[in-house]
Amino acid sequence: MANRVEKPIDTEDRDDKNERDIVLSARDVTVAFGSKVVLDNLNLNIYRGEILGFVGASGTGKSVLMRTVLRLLPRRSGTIKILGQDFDELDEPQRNALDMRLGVLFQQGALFSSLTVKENIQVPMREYLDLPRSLMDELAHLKIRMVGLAADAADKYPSELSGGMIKRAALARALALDPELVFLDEPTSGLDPIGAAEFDELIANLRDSLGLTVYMVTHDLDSLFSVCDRIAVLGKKQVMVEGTIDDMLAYDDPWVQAYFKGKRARAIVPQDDGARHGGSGK
Ligand SMILES: Nc1ncnc2c1ncn2[C@@H]1O[C@H](COP(=O)(O)OP(=O)(O)OP(=O)(O)O)[C@@H](O)[C@H]1O
Repeated sequence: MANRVEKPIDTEDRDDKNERDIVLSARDVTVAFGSKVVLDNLNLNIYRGEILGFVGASGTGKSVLMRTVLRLLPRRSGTIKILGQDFDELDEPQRNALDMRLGVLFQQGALFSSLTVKENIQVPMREYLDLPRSLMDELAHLKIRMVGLAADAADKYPSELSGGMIKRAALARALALDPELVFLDEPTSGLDPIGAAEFDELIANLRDSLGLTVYMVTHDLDSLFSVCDRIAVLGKKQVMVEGTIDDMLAYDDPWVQAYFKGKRARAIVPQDDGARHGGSGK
């Protein structure tokens, strides 16, 4: 986009140990509601180009963390840097410039029901850019094609779409401003297994073709095994463990063991197969 303000990744946001750029870092983040502490000195890195799957038992704070990172919830303490920048240190135009580099797909899609798919996709464009209508139409159609929707979906309202189409339309809106980092909150929930697998494939393809970094909250074991390069598990108010599927299988915690070695997991991936690797391997 013409008025995007690019800022090179700071050297401090490079993990020299594994030679990767850190696009999101949370340091000692604490979030509480009154006396109820949900996240307690949480630390997390997300690396450029990866698909990070974020899991944890219900109520552990996955949504709270995502909403905190997106500044929809206040934190009590700690530092969050996105693409090398700390929102707290930015002025309004700089915040807007950074916001434009992020895309978000909320649970249930969260499309505006009174707007068509095309108009939904154009909401961020209208908010952040000043483009002629014809160009916005062209861009919206491009995003519609990108997420695998038929061209005639453009003029449909959310109520006329299937669950899978709503997810794709919401993804198109998340991609409206060509973001570098995309947040997906349970993107495959409510989809049948085939629809979910297709959506996973779409995300992996978009990551490969657009160089996206993806932060995906999910309960979907298939997604974790098929498209996520790394997994982070939220538990005990912190990121309890992060790494590959093999790291999860080796981690000694009852919830992690039950989740990754339970009956459903066993149906998806062999548990004693040294040849298996988590993710699509970036
Ligand atoms: N605005 C709020 N005020 C008070 N408590 C809240 C608020 N938002 C979340 N919580 C509490 O924070 C905890 C974490 O909630 P959160 O929705 O982040 O869990 P989650 O891990 O996303 O769960 P699920 O997998 O079921 O979606 C819960 O105990 C919830 O009740």
